[in-house]
Formats: sequence, structure tokens, C-alpha cells
Amino acid sequence: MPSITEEVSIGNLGSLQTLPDSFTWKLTAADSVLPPSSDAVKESIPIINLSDPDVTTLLGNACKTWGAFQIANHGVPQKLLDDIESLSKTFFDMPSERKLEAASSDKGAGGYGEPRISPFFEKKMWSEGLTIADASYRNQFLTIWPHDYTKYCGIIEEYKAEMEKLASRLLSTILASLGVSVEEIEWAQKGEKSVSKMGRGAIRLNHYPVCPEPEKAMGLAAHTDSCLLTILHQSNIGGLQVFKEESGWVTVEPIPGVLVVNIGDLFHILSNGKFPSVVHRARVNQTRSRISIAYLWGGPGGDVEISPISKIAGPRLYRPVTWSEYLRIKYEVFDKALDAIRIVNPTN
Ligand SMILES: O=C(O)CCC(=O)C(=O)O
Ligand SMILES: [Fe+2]
Repeated sequence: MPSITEEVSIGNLGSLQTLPDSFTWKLTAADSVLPPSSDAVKESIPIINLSDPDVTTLLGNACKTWGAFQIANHGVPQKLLDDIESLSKTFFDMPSERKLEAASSDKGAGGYGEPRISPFFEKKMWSEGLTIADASYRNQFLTIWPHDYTKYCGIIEEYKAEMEKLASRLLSTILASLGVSVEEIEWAQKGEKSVSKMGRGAIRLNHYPVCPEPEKAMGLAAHTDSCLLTILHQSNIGGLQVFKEESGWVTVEPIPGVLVVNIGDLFHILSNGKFPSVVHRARVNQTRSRISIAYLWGGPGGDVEISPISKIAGPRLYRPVTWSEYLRIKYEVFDKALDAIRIVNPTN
């Protein structure tokens, strides 16, 4: 039998009838759980109503126990969530050659391509993504959508603004659960014109095409997000799973209008290890393609150092590190990045 060509373009995955070897993962039974979970009442991450009078305690508990939670009553207009989802669909439905016009360059983190974590895995992931990290996305939109350019840029700008507002609100409430105020973290305060001094967040549009053998494929392999926190909008198709030591892989079932929040490595460092940065991944399915939109809220720019908040009890677990240094370490050693900045014998 002639061997099937392994030259597969990620822009056409949805048209493949068989799973190429380069996309076939060797998963153990415990590792291969596909959503929806067989156990209908299986535990999942908490759903928190942001208008609940106990919101501070609820968020604090969710951060300590899971490092992830879902939020309702978050104030982001449903129309905006629908608009960014349909923008994503329009983009990923385009022919591969057109999507490649927005391909990531070597220089920047932005653009179209395979997941950034791909080089750390032997097998390829069943997904494609478009990262919007800085203003250069505008040129790409102009090339691919000369007629709808203004409309689509408007959606991105509004989405960023809403996410930044929500992320700041989550940060102050979660810090309050630790008895800390935002004022105590110089870089997290609002600067001039009430723009946060933090590095701007990046938006990552993810697409998981239908897959002929989902049980052997991986949409996005297990990872933690490097940033402070991630706000994720998943379309009405499940696929996201979070890992919990005692429970294994737990599916986060999509609920319309509800957003998922993940604690990232940077918040784990700030909290001096009190909040786990949640290990998560995305599985795929055979009948419906899936879209997710992640807003990754980054760290402070320049030479600002991030370290565990001194007010938090216990010896400091991590040395100070700048955001850019942390990212460099992460993309060198991946899941060992936190170990690389850990203080081996903490004394204070
Ligand atoms: O698609 C998902 O549900 C997860 C996406 C994700 O983890 C990421 O973009 O970092
Ligand atoms: Fe992630």
C-alpha cells in the first residue's frame, strides 16, 4: 500500500478522512478521556456569579482548589461574544492559502499558525490558531478582509477593552481574597488615563476541526498558561479539560454566555504557590468543529520584576523574574519553567 503523504497542512485538517501518523498520539486510558465525561455528575470547576455578595470568598476558594472557574454575570455583552466567534469562524473557514497570508513571522508572537507549544511535543496537534498580540494584526486584517477591515478591527478592539476591564476586576477581587489590595502591587495599578501598566493581553482564536479519530488525537496538548490569568470563551461545543490531581481530567462543559477563567503561571508566582496554575488541554470530536477565544492577560512590560507578594505568609518560593525573562524560560524548558525559578531552600 502506498504510504499516505505526511505533508499535511494545518489549514485543511477538517477535510482529512484518516488520522495521519504525525497526528496520532499514544494516550493511556487515564489520559484519553474524551468529553463529555461518561460520568454525568462528575465534579467540575465552580461556576461563580460575579454579582454574588460572597464573590471574594468564592473566587479565592476556586483559585486555591482548582486554579480555574467559570463566571456568570461578567458584564461582557453577549453580542460581542457572538461577534468574535463569528469573526473566528469566518477566518478559519477561508482556504488555507488565504489564512497563510496572516502567518506568524519569526519575529512576533502574533499571526496564524499551529499552537505555540507545538515544538515541545513529538506529535502534532489537531488545531490551528490566530494570535492577536499587538497592532500588527491590523495589516493582516487589511490583507485578508479589505472590505470588512474596519468592522473586524472594531470587534477586536472592543473585545480587548472588555477583557482588560474584566481581568482587572478579577485581579482585584482575587487579591482581596488573599488580603492584598492592587495598590500593594506597583505594576498592577492603573497608570495614566486609567490604562493598566500591565503588558497588553493577547487574544488567541483557536479552531479545532472535526477529526476522524478523536480518541487518538489532541487538539491542544496539556499546558499551563504563562500569563497572569486567561479568560476563555468556548463555543457551545465541549473540548476543554482541566487536570486535578485527585480526579484526573475533568471536562469543562460549555454553558452559553459563561466564561472560563484559568490561573496562569504568573498568578501562581504572585500567590507564592497558593493558587495552582491549572494544567489544561483541548480534545476534539468527530462531528462538530469547535472554536475557542482565549484572552491571555500578560505581565508588566520592561524591567519590572514579578515576585511572590511579600504579605503572603510562608517562605518565598520563587525568585523575582521579569515577564520577558519568564517567557524566554518557558519557551526553553516549557513545563519546567516554574522549577527553573524556584528557590530551592527558601529561608524567608
Ligand atoms: O480551546 C480551549 O478550550 C483551550 C485553549 C487554551 O488553553 C489556550 O489557548 O491557551
Ligand atoms: Fe491555555
